[in-house]
Amino acid sequence: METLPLQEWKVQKYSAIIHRIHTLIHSIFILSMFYYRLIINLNTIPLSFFPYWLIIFISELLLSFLWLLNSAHIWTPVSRSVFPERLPPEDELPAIDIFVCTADPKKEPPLGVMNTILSVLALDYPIEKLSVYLSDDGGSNLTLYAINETWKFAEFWVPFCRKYGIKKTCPEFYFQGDDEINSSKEFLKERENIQKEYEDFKERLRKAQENGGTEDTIFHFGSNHNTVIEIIGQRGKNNRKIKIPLLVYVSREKNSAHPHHFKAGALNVLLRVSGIISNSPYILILDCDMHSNDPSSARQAMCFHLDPKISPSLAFVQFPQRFHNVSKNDIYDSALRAIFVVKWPGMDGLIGPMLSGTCFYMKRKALYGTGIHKDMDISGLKKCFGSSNEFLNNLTSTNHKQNGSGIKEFADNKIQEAKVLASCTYEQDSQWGNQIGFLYHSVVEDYFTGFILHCKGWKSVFYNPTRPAFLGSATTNLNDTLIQGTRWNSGLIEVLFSRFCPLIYGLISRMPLLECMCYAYLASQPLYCFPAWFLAIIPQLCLLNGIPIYPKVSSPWFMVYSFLFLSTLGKYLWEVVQTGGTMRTWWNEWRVWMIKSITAYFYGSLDAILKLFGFRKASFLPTNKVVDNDQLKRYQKGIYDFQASKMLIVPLVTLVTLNMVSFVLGSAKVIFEGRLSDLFGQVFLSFFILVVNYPIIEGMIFRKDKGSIPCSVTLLSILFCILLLFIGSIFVM
Ligand SMILES: O=c1ccn([C@@H]2O[C@H](COP(=O)(O)OP(=O)(O)O[C@H]3O[C@H](CO)[C@@H](O)[C@H](O)[C@H]3O)[C@@H](O)[C@H]2O)c(=O)[nH]1
Ligand SMILES: [Mn+2]
Repeated sequence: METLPLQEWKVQKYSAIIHRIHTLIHSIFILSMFYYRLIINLNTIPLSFFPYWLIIFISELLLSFLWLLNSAHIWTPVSRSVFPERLPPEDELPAIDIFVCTADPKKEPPLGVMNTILSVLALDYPIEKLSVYLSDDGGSNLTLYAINETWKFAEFWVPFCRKYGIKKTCPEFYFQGDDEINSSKEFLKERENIQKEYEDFKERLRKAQENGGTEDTIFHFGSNHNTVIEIIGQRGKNNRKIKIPLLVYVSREKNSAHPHHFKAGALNVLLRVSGIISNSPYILILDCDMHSNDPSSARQAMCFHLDPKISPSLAFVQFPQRFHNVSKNDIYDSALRAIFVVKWPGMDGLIGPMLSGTCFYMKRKALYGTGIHKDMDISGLKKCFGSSNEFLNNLTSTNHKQNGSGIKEFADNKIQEAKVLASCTYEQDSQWGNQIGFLYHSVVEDYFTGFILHCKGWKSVFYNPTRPAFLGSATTNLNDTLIQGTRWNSGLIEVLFSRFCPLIYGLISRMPLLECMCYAYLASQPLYCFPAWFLAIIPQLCLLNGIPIYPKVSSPWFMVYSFLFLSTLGKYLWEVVQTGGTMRTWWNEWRVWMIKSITAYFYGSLDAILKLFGFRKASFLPTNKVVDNDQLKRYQKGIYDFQASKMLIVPLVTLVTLNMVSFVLGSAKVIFEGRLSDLFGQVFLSFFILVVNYPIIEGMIFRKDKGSIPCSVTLLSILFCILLLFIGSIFVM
């Protein structure tokens, strides 16, 4: 008898059909546009216009290229459902290691990190099969103190969550919300006691933080320090003999003479250390600000990993990153809606979504390279995995049916070996970061590692349950959003301009074309900065100098441009509305796209180019997780906060000013000279840019609050704008 399936998926047929038809029609119009530019337009312009023609042509080419790549994403969108009740009995479930990373106790306050830890300690999964590892890249006694306190509080928290089937297992949010209230007396009393314990726990952390650490500073952390590994608690080995998953603290060795490879380096250390302690076949990876919001996520993920039909080639199950703090309006598109709601379900219908840094259940074996150790002798293995015999012994035998008994000896005897595995020289002369583990080639280690896994033939699955499995904190101010975006885009460009360029390397590796296109789209996304900058400057300067860029309104070619414009806007609106967004979401996303193209995409590309030529070193500044209440309030009200680095704001304000000038003077000029039909396209473009970016105008002229655009920025921008106009009047004649 055939057993019932653990999971099902279905193609969203209507979306796919509409998308494909639209793609076909839109491409015909794109081809017509190029026919106009290359054949009709080029033959009629005077030679002196050629430079502008070329810039506009390049912009249109890039936009069309990116549009084409993007069309691959939702070729076959799918949705999935799981049946955890059909999973094998508990003692047959595989063990899971959970990795949480933190890097900076100032930007990532320990209370938040510990809440993440508590939320996963209470996962609904056999306790003896869970092991939680915290990587502390910030190396801080405060974090170490906090995790010890966490263990004590977990003695109350974990049994409470399990007993009452609490879903919100992150105490900070549990006590804030009023859901899940069970009215039994016993429950209410217990809840009250635990809330008191939690408040005490918080108070202890607060005091420790205030004192800049704890009284008994145990370790000397600093920019250079030795490895610190502590088994914080073992199952059933605590005061009250309560069962809690294993909890391990790891702060790897740091030495400024050795590169530490940021998060990817930290994860690889955890892979090795856990490899000789619990060595579970599956790993859940979480950023420190991403707590579990549904304890059944592990079982949901196992519905895919244990499905014999897909399991052999399945590397990871990706859940979407969702956030507890995005507002309804989400003016900075912090939720990255287009990625997690539109693109990943689309890629799921190809060979799978990209790896997204956090919220995924990974198969350990996939990170060890395919078949790499099958026919290798010991010296070959050492060349790949480094010299630890202990680690090599565990390599081929992941602990499938862990019962927890082995861990005690590990804890006592093998900490020394774990320290060797966490030292900064361990990876020398090995393939870690290159072929094995999380890869170091780019600062977007998630994107790149996932890409190489897919190139090797692994697949992935996207699962987006109605109740968010994990909730994180999104950036809620412009500065953090754009700085984070700059880092991502720098990492993406790094991949694009390397031998791993997705369109080439992917195709050589026989990755399906559509999947390659999706990877190539993301890597090429920073290139939007070129058309964005060009189209915000050149047509405007040409307008002021009476040079037409687009066809006359009376010409049939004008229809082609109008169609492309409306079709792009309309199709995007359809995508947004169809996935639960509103007109407002759609409009915000346009603005954010423009803002990012001018800033984050631009600086990201610049950063990558400087790195390429050796002028800059790779860096990974962790995103700030401390909230500024003023800024948060403005975000929640949907008011832009322009308190951001001048580097980011000045270009935006300059371009908006230029468009104001070109719109006002340009309209007057065309009406006065009777050339509206000739230059209408350009007048309209300025108008569109101004309407979309109205909040910037508001911040410049009408607002006086703390989040408005400072006068100094406006003045500087006006200066730059005058400079642009001046250059324009010399060259554009
Ligand atoms: O040297 C470092 C730097 C960062 N981190 C940790 O990495 C995680 C992600 O860092 P964060 O500053 O939050 O970066 P984000 O840009 O918000 O992260 C997104 O982008 C990263 C890739 O750039 C992915 O790794 C993340 O999972 C994804 O959420 C955090 O837990 C950090 O503590 C380290 O462990 N070591
Ligand atoms: Mn983050």
